[in-house]
Amino acid sequence: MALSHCATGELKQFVVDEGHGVKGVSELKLKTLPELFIQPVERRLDVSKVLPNELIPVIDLSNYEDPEVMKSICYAAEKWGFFQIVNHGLPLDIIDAIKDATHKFFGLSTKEKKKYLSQNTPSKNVRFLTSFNPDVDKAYEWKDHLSCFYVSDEEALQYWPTICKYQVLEYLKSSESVIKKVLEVLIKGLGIQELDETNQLFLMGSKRINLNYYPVCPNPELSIGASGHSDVSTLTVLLQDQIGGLYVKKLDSDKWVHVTPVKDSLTINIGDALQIMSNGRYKSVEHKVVANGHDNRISVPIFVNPRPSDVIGPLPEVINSVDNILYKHVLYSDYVKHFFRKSTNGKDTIDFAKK
Ligand SMILES: CC(C)(COP(=O)(O)OP(=O)(O)OC[C@H]1O[C@@H](n2cnc3c(N)ncnc32)[C@H](O)[C@@H]1OP(=O)(O)O)[C@@H](O)C(=O)NCCC(=O)NCCSC(=O)/C=C/c1ccc(O)c(O)c1
Ligand SMILES: O=C(O)CCC(=O)C(=O)O
Ligand SMILES: [Fe+2]
Repeated sequence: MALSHCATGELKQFVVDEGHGVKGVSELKLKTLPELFIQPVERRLDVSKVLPNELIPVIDLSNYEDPEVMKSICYAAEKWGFFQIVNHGLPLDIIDAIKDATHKFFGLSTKEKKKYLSQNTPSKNVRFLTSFNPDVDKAYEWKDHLSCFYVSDEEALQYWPTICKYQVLEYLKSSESVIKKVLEVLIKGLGIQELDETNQLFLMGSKRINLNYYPVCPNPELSIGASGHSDVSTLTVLLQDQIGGLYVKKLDSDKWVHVTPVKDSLTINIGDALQIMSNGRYKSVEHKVVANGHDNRISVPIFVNPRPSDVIGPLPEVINSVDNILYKHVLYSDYVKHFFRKSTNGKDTIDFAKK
């Protein structure tokens, strides 16, 4: 099919309904980007607004209980919303295995991947998706992803794709201790003594893991891999490969900073749920991913969340010490549904919880 010239409707069908994804378009080796993927200028990355000499904080987690290290984590969460961690304790063979499994999943035939499209999937907790929300996105993101919501090992082993399910589960299991370390430090910074059985439920009571695939793109400068958004999680633990392309908005500015890949590191970013719970002290920052003209890029975010049934709002320990309460209480699943039903648009999801 001469898809470079075909109508946008036909291309949507090829990409979304037939499950070829953006990877299927990439493999056609088109000379120019089809209109469906051409982003309006404001959704692309404005390279004139990139600060080339800035780095987000890189924090050594080996002595995470050292007061100076704790201070640097809370500072990064307040002033950047993003930081990279090294010496995090997550075994490198488990990291390599999930990267490899991600490439293997996207290397499957369309016939296999199609089994996980929303209309075919054996469980709504596992879905193969393209763009953010193809029902409403005016221009599609140059990204495919597999999204898995963890319910239990049993459910995952029954329904998640065999080619990656063991590696994904192993990775999720071994990320638990790094998640707890970071959360423990962050809540101590809010005046909460410890991560106990009760607060663990609403801070990290549910997890979603996405396997993201950004294939080679014919005109990367006209497109976007992931358009500007903030995550709706408590926090996100992001694994990226060495290719790069993730940009973070510098707080109180219109400038962007590249999250330069640091070997064997993980990136942590604060999500909207923790911005709300901390009454705005920790920042959930806008970020976007550019497409790449030469390499296929992968990333694997773990979204650490409240449970869908939790009602979230500024925590009592936080509002005791502030005059201005910025957010109301919202049912977390309502918040997430609101996020998924619209296109991403910078930081606008949080308006849903503003007082
Ligand atoms: C997400 C929900 C609400 C789903 O509930 P469920 O009962 O399974 O309802 P459902 O009817 O299957 O889904 C509800 C809607 O969400 C959509 N949806 C569900 N899962 C996904 C998904 N993984 N990706 C996109 N949309 C989804 C469905 O299509 C439904 O839309 P609609 O048909 O109502 O219009 C539930 O699992 C929940 O509350 N989870 C809380 C934890 C959670 O999942 N947090 C999200 C963290 S994700 C996050 O922070 C960032 C994600 C992101 C960022 C940039 C990108 O470019 C990108 O692609 C993704
Ligand atoms: O690919 C990346 O580096 C970031 C992806 C991301 O922001 C997301 O999936 O929410
Ligand atoms: Fe994100």
